[in-house]
Amino acid sequence: MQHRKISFIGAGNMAGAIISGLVDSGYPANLISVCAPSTTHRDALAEKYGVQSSSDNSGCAKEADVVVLSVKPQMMADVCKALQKDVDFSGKLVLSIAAGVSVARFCELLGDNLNIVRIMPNTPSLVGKGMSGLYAPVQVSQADRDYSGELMTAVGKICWVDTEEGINHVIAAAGSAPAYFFLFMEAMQAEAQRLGFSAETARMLVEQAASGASALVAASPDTPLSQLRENVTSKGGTTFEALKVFTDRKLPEIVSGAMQAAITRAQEMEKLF
Ligand SMILES: NC(=O)C1=CN([C@@H]2O[C@H](COP(=O)(O)OP(=O)(O)OC[C@H]3O[C@@H](n4cnc5c(N)ncnc54)[C@H](OP(=O)(O)O)[C@@H]3O)[C@@H](O)[C@H]2O)C=CC1
Ligand SMILES: O=C(O)[C@@H]1CCC=N1
Repeated sequence: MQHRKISFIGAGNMAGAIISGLVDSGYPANLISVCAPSTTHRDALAEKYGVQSSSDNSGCAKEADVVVLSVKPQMMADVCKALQKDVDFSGKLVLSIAAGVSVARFCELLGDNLNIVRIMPNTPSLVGKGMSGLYAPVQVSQADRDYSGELMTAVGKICWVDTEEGINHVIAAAGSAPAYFFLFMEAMQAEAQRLGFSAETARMLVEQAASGASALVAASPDTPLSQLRENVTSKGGTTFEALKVFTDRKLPEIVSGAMQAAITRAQEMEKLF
């Protein structure tokens, strides 16, 4: 892949996950800078991965070919207004990983016709298992689209969406989704502990069941998920009774409601930030 000089503005969970995945996949650490007000996160990244660490957002953005905006949506306007005063963004590629901040808003903050790609990643990027959705407005060149796709492919799988609304759908289905699975696993671990397992054994039972199920899905691309479920569900057996509790309590409706709530919040954020 192309190795351009890249600066992350914001050094938190998501920037850290991407940086880790990039360096592990061979992106040269000396081409990566990370900026944040405190040393807490950025210095840990510098120490662990050999990237440059700074508190000077504008300095880092000026030097970079690619600027990754990775602060919280609430912070985005203040951060961008300061950058806009100091940095000429023409000729640079801007990548935003923020939920709920639109291309139109970035153009308002950083300049019309901004060369920007919106990316919606997730934290499994940390271990090379990320899932990112990407959206680029019409002004973005094919070379910049290719670079953005290659960058995120270094930390997982990608899909492009044709409309910006698709980014909110990626949030619901992948960006926020690791937390859904963690919540499910937490509940299973807690019940396993109530059954008498130690915390470690309960975690191992749940972790291995989850990663095993996920590996089976990956190894069976032509098998519908419903078939994999049925393969576990013996007639008159235990799984049937367990699944009946989920369906009686309307798990599909709960999942649909949760995903719709994520989308609604992203739409609200687009008006707020
Ligand atoms: N977490 C996730 O799973 C996902 C997050 N995202 C998006 O990623 C973005 C970041 O989220 P996340 O990593 O979780 O957030 P974090 O709270 O973990 O990190 C935010 C980072 O921004 C830094 N920061 C705060 N103010 C400034 C500033 N003025 N200039 C530069 N840096 C600043 C913080 O600095 P300091 O280190 O000093 O505290 C911190 O490093 C959000 O927009 C979110 O929507 C997208 C997909 C998934
Ligand atoms: O919760 C959030 O708003 C961010 C976006 C997707 C995952 N975390």
